[in-house]
Amino acid sequence: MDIQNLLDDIVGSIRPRLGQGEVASYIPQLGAVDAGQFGISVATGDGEVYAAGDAAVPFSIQSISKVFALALVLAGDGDGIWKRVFREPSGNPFNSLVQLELEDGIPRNPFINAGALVVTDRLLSITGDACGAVLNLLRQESGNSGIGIDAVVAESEARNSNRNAALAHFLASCGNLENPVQDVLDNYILQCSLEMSCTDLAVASRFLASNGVRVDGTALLSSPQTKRINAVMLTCGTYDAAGEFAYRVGLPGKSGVGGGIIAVVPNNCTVSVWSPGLGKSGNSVAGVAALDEFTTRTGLSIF
Ligand SMILES: NC(=O)CC[C@H](N)C(=O)O
Repeated sequence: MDIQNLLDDIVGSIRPRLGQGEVASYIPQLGAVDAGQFGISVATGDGEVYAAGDAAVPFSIQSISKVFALALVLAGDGDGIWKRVFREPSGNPFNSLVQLELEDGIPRNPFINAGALVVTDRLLSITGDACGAVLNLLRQESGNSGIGIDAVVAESEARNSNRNAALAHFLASCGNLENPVQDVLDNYILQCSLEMSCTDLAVASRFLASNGVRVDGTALLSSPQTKRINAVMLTCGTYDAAGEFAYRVGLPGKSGVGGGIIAVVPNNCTVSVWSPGLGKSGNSVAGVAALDEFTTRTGLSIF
Protein backbone atom coordinates (compact mmCIF):
# COMPACT_ATOMS: atom_id res chain seq x y z
CA MET A 1 0.00 0.00 0.00
CA ASP A 2 1.28 3.49 -0.81
CA ILE A 3 1.76 5.15 2.57
CA GLN A 4 1.45 8.73 1.28
CA ASN A 5 -1.89 7.98 -0.40
CA LEU A 6 -3.10 6.29 2.76
CA LEU A 7 -2.20 9.30 4.95
CA ASP A 8 -3.90 11.70 2.50
CA ASP A 9 -6.95 9.45 2.58
CA ILE A 10 -6.99 9.42 6.39
CA VAL A 11 -6.89 13.23 6.45
CA GLY A 12 -10.07 13.16 4.35
CA SER A 13 -11.90 10.47 6.32
CA ILE A 14 -11.05 12.02 9.69
CA ARG A 15 -12.50 15.43 8.78
CA PRO A 16 -16.00 14.80 10.24
CA ARG A 17 -14.39 14.04 13.62
CA LEU A 18 -12.44 17.27 13.89
CA GLY A 19 -13.73 19.36 16.73
CA GLN A 20 -15.11 16.31 18.57
CA GLY A 21 -14.06 16.03 22.20
CA GLU A 22 -12.84 18.88 24.38
CA VAL A 23 -9.64 20.86 23.92
CA ALA A 24 -7.64 20.83 27.20
CA SER A 25 -8.53 24.00 29.05
CA TYR A 26 -6.70 23.75 32.39
CA ILE A 27 -4.42 26.45 31.01
CA PRO A 28 -5.62 29.14 28.56
CA GLN A 29 -2.81 28.54 26.03
CA LEU A 30 -3.99 25.00 25.32
CA GLY A 31 -7.65 26.03 25.39
CA ALA A 32 -7.00 28.59 22.62
CA VAL A 33 -5.66 26.05 20.08
CA ASP A 34 -7.87 25.64 16.97
CA ALA A 35 -9.64 22.27 17.38
CA GLY A 36 -10.08 21.87 13.62
CA GLN A 37 -6.47 20.85 13.05
CA PHE A 38 -5.23 17.34 12.28
CA GLY A 39 -1.80 16.04 11.30
CA ILE A 40 -0.31 12.60 10.73
CA SER A 41 3.27 11.48 10.04
CA VAL A 42 4.97 8.14 9.55
CA ALA A 43 8.73 7.62 9.93
CA THR A 44 10.05 4.27 8.76
CA GLY A 45 13.07 2.45 10.12
CA ASP A 46 14.86 2.84 6.80
CA GLY A 47 14.62 6.63 6.91
CA GLU A 48 11.51 7.46 4.88
CA VAL A 49 9.14 10.11 6.25
CA TYR A 50 5.53 10.61 5.10
CA ALA A 51 3.26 13.41 6.30
CA ALA A 52 -0.22 14.78 5.68
CA GLY A 53 -2.58 17.45 6.98
CA ASP A 54 -1.15 19.71 9.69
CA ALA A 55 1.86 17.45 10.26
CA ALA A 56 4.31 20.37 10.27
CA VAL A 57 2.44 22.49 12.85
CA PRO A 58 4.20 22.55 16.25
CA PHE A 59 2.06 21.69 19.29
CA SER A 60 2.55 21.14 23.01
CA ILE A 61 3.74 17.53 23.46
CA GLN A 62 2.78 17.40 27.16
CA SER A 63 2.81 13.79 28.43
CA ILE A 64 4.46 12.39 25.30
CA SER A 65 7.67 13.77 26.86
CA LYS A 66 7.32 11.06 29.54
CA VAL A 67 8.45 8.39 27.07
CA PHE A 68 11.69 10.19 26.26
CA ALA A 69 12.45 10.89 29.93
CA LEU A 70 11.96 7.20 30.73
CA ALA A 71 14.18 6.17 27.81
CA LEU A 72 16.97 8.40 29.11
CA VAL A 73 16.66 7.05 32.66
CA LEU A 74 16.75 3.43 31.46
CA ALA A 75 19.72 4.31 29.26
CA GLY A 76 21.43 6.11 32.16
CA ASP A 77 21.08 3.61 34.97
CA GLY A 78 19.20 0.55 33.84
CA ASP A 79 16.48 -1.10 35.86
CA GLY A 80 16.88 0.80 39.17
CA ILE A 81 13.86 3.00 38.45
CA TRP A 82 11.53 -0.01 38.78
CA LYS A 83 12.16 -0.05 42.53
CA ARG A 84 10.47 3.36 42.67
CA VAL A 85 7.71 3.02 40.03
CA PHE A 86 5.44 0.07 39.21
CA ARG A 87 4.56 -0.86 35.65
CA GLU A 88 0.90 -1.73 35.88
CA PRO A 89 -2.00 0.14 34.28
CA SER A 90 -3.61 2.51 36.77
CA GLY A 91 -7.23 2.43 35.62
CA ASN A 92 -7.38 5.95 37.07
CA PRO A 93 -7.01 9.42 35.51
CA PHE A 94 -3.44 10.50 34.75
CA ASN A 95 -3.36 13.07 37.55
CA SER A 96 -5.10 10.97 40.22
CA LEU A 97 -3.96 11.29 43.84
CA VAL A 98 -5.86 8.46 45.56
CA GLN A 99 -3.90 5.44 44.36
CA LEU A 100 -0.57 6.96 45.34
CA GLU A 101 -1.45 7.05 49.03
CA LEU A 102 -3.00 3.58 48.99
CA GLU A 103 0.20 2.22 47.43
CA ASP A 104 2.64 3.96 49.80
CA GLY A 105 4.02 6.50 47.36
CA ILE A 106 5.02 4.06 44.60
CA PRO A 107 3.24 5.27 41.43
CA ARG A 108 1.44 2.68 39.31
CA ASN A 109 3.48 3.38 36.18
CA PRO A 110 5.91 5.92 34.66
CA PHE A 111 3.30 7.47 32.35
CA ILE A 112 0.83 8.83 34.89
CA ASN A 113 1.91 12.14 36.40
CA ALA A 114 3.08 10.65 39.72
CA GLY A 115 5.29 8.12 37.96
CA ALA A 116 6.63 10.70 35.54
CA LEU A 117 7.61 12.95 38.45
CA VAL A 118 9.72 10.09 39.86
CA VAL A 119 11.31 9.48 36.45
CA THR A 120 12.07 13.19 36.01
CA ASP A 121 13.53 13.24 39.53
CA ARG A 122 15.90 10.40 38.60
CA LEU A 123 16.80 12.05 35.30
CA LEU A 124 17.57 15.24 37.20
CA SER A 125 19.92 13.30 39.50
CA ILE A 126 21.66 11.65 36.52
CA THR A 127 22.00 14.73 34.29
CA GLY A 128 21.54 17.85 36.45
CA ASP A 129 19.06 19.14 33.84
CA ALA A 130 16.22 16.72 33.10
CA CYS A 131 14.34 18.90 30.65
CA GLY A 132 17.58 19.84 28.87
CA ALA A 133 18.38 16.14 28.46
CA VAL A 134 14.95 15.41 26.95
CA LEU A 135 15.25 18.45 24.67
CA ASN A 136 18.71 17.39 23.44
CA LEU A 137 17.48 13.89 22.69
CA LEU A 138 14.50 15.23 20.75
CA ARG A 139 16.65 17.67 18.77
CA GLN A 140 19.28 15.08 17.95
CA GLU A 141 16.87 12.32 16.96
CA SER A 142 14.57 14.58 14.93
CA GLY A 143 17.41 16.54 13.35
CA ASN A 144 15.50 19.73 14.16
CA SER A 145 17.58 22.02 16.36
CA GLY A 146 14.71 24.52 16.40
CA ILE A 147 12.65 22.40 18.82
CA GLY A 148 12.17 24.26 22.08
CA ILE A 149 10.00 25.09 25.05
CA ASP A 150 6.83 27.15 24.69
CA ALA A 151 7.62 29.65 27.44
CA VAL A 152 4.03 30.87 27.72
CA VAL A 153 2.74 27.31 28.23
CA ALA A 154 5.50 26.63 30.76
CA GLU A 155 4.70 29.75 32.74
CA SER A 156 1.01 28.98 32.72
CA GLU A 157 1.61 25.33 33.71
CA ALA A 158 3.70 26.59 36.62
CA ARG A 159 0.88 28.85 37.80
CA ASN A 160 -1.58 25.93 37.61
CA SER A 161 0.55 23.18 39.09
CA ASN A 162 -1.15 22.63 42.46
CA ARG A 163 -2.17 19.09 41.64
CA ASN A 164 1.25 18.03 40.37
CA ALA A 165 2.81 19.83 43.36
CA ALA A 166 0.55 17.79 45.66
CA LEU A 167 1.70 14.57 43.98
CA ALA A 168 5.35 15.63 44.25
CA HIS A 169 5.05 16.58 47.93
CA PHE A 170 3.37 13.28 48.69
CA LEU A 171 6.13 11.40 46.84
CA ALA A 172 8.70 13.33 48.87
CA SER A 173 6.88 12.52 52.12
CA CYS A 174 7.22 8.83 51.24
CA GLY A 175 10.93 9.24 50.52
CA ASN A 176 10.43 8.69 46.78
CA LEU A 177 12.10 11.89 45.52
CA GLU A 178 15.86 12.47 45.52
CA ASN A 179 15.72 16.18 44.66
CA PRO A 180 13.79 19.11 46.15
CA VAL A 181 10.10 19.12 45.15
CA GLN A 182 10.36 22.47 43.36
CA ASP A 183 13.31 21.37 41.20
CA VAL A 184 11.47 18.22 40.13
CA LEU A 185 8.28 20.15 39.39
CA ASP A 186 10.14 22.81 37.39
CA ASN A 187 11.78 20.18 35.20
CA TYR A 188 8.53 18.24 34.77
CA ILE A 189 6.65 21.39 33.75
CA LEU A 190 9.34 22.36 31.25
CA GLN A 191 9.41 18.92 29.62
CA CYS A 192 5.60 19.00 29.28
CA SER A 193 5.90 22.41 27.59
CA LEU A 194 8.15 21.24 24.77
CA GLU A 195 6.69 22.10 21.39
CA MET A 196 7.19 20.14 18.18
CA SER A 197 5.35 18.85 15.11
CA CYS A 198 3.96 15.41 14.24
CA THR A 199 6.80 14.90 11.81
CA ASP A 200 9.46 15.84 14.39
CA LEU A 201 7.85 13.46 16.89
CA ALA A 202 7.57 10.53 14.49
CA VAL A 203 11.22 10.91 13.47
CA ALA A 204 12.44 11.47 17.06
CA SER A 205 10.63 8.30 18.25
CA ARG A 206 12.17 6.10 15.61
CA PHE A 207 14.57 4.44 18.07
CA LEU A 208 11.48 2.80 19.64
CA ALA A 209 10.80 1.04 16.34
CA SER A 210 14.48 0.25 15.76
CA ASN A 211 15.47 -1.79 18.82
CA GLY A 212 16.79 1.30 20.58
CA VAL A 213 19.21 2.37 17.84
CA ARG A 214 19.58 6.12 17.43
CA VAL A 215 19.74 8.10 14.22
CA ASP A 216 23.57 8.13 14.39
CA GLY A 217 23.67 4.32 14.58
CA THR A 218 24.60 4.12 18.28
CA ALA A 219 22.38 2.33 20.79
CA LEU A 220 20.33 4.48 23.18
CA LEU A 221 18.63 1.37 24.56
CA SER A 222 19.21 -2.36 24.27
CA SER A 223 16.66 -4.38 22.36
CA PRO A 224 15.10 -5.79 25.59
CA GLN A 225 14.87 -2.27 27.09
CA THR A 226 13.09 -1.06 23.95
CA LYS A 227 10.69 -3.98 24.16
CA ARG A 228 9.93 -3.05 27.76
CA ILE A 229 9.24 0.64 27.03
CA ASN A 230 6.92 -0.37 24.20
CA ALA A 231 5.16 -2.85 26.49
CA VAL A 232 4.57 -0.19 29.14
CA MET A 233 3.31 2.19 26.43
CA LEU A 234 0.81 -0.45 25.33
CA THR A 235 -0.53 -1.09 28.84
CA CYS A 236 -0.22 2.41 30.35
CA GLY A 237 0.46 5.00 27.61
CA THR A 238 -3.11 6.18 27.19
CA TYR A 239 -4.07 6.11 30.90
CA ASP A 240 -7.42 4.65 31.83
CA ALA A 241 -8.24 4.19 28.13
CA ALA A 242 -5.24 1.92 27.44
CA GLY A 243 -7.51 -1.11 26.98
CA GLU A 244 -9.66 0.71 24.44
CA PHE A 245 -6.55 2.02 22.65
CA ALA A 246 -5.07 -1.50 22.44
CA TYR A 247 -8.42 -2.81 21.17
CA ARG A 248 -8.77 -0.17 18.48
CA VAL A 249 -5.17 0.55 17.46
CA GLY A 250 -3.22 -2.52 18.57
CA LEU A 251 0.07 -0.68 19.02
CA PRO A 252 2.14 0.76 21.87
CA GLY A 253 1.17 4.43 22.10
CA LYS A 254 1.65 7.51 24.25
CA SER A 255 -0.69 10.47 24.30
CA GLY A 256 -0.53 14.01 25.65
CA VAL A 257 -3.23 16.53 26.52
CA GLY A 258 -1.97 18.78 23.70
CA GLY A 259 -3.72 16.25 21.41
CA GLY A 260 -0.65 14.41 20.16
CA ILE A 261 -0.11 10.63 20.17
CA ILE A 262 2.92 8.60 19.11
CA ALA A 263 2.49 4.93 18.19
CA VAL A 264 5.16 2.34 17.48
CA VAL A 265 5.15 -0.51 14.99
CA PRO A 266 8.19 -2.45 16.29
CA ASN A 267 10.89 -3.10 13.70
CA ASN A 268 8.94 -1.11 11.15
CA CYS A 269 7.90 2.50 11.74
CA THR A 270 6.50 5.12 14.08
CA VAL A 271 3.23 6.97 13.53
CA SER A 272 2.48 10.33 15.06
CA VAL A 273 -0.92 12.04 15.02
CA TRP A 274 -2.20 15.33 16.38
CA SER A 275 -5.63 16.84 16.82
CA PRO A 276 -6.51 18.91 19.91
CA GLY A 277 -10.02 17.58 20.79
CA LEU A 278 -9.70 15.09 23.69
CA GLY A 279 -11.92 12.27 24.93
CA LYS A 280 -12.67 11.95 28.63
CA SER A 281 -9.40 10.11 29.40
CA GLY A 282 -7.32 12.86 27.77
CA ASN A 283 -6.55 11.18 24.44
CA SER A 284 -7.12 12.86 21.06
CA VAL A 285 -10.46 11.67 19.62
CA ALA A 286 -9.48 12.19 15.97
CA GLY A 287 -5.95 10.94 16.70
CA VAL A 288 -7.15 7.59 18.05
CA ALA A 289 -9.60 7.25 15.14
CA ALA A 290 -6.80 7.96 12.64
CA LEU A 291 -4.49 5.39 14.23
CA ASP A 292 -7.36 2.88 14.25
CA GLU A 293 -7.84 3.48 10.52
CA PHE A 294 -4.08 3.28 9.87
CA THR A 295 -3.60 -0.10 11.56
CA THR A 296 -6.90 -1.53 10.32
CA ARG A 297 -6.14 -0.68 6.70
CA THR A 298 -2.44 -1.63 6.73
CA GLY A 299 -2.55 -4.60 9.11
CA LEU A 300 0.43 -2.99 10.84
CA SER A 301 -0.41 -3.88 14.41
CA ILE A 302 1.37 -6.06 16.96
CA PHE A 303 -1.62 -8.41 17.06
N1 LIG B 1 -1.74 13.89 30.15
C1 LIG B 1 -0.96 14.93 30.03
O1 LIG B 1 -0.52 15.27 28.93
C2 LIG B 1 -0.74 15.70 31.30
C3 LIG B 1 0.30 16.77 31.20
C4 LIG B 1 -0.03 17.98 32.04
N2 LIG B 1 0.97 18.98 31.85
C5 LIG B 1 -0.12 17.60 33.50
O2 LIG B 1 0.89 17.42 34.09
O3 LIG B 1 -1.19 17.48 34.07
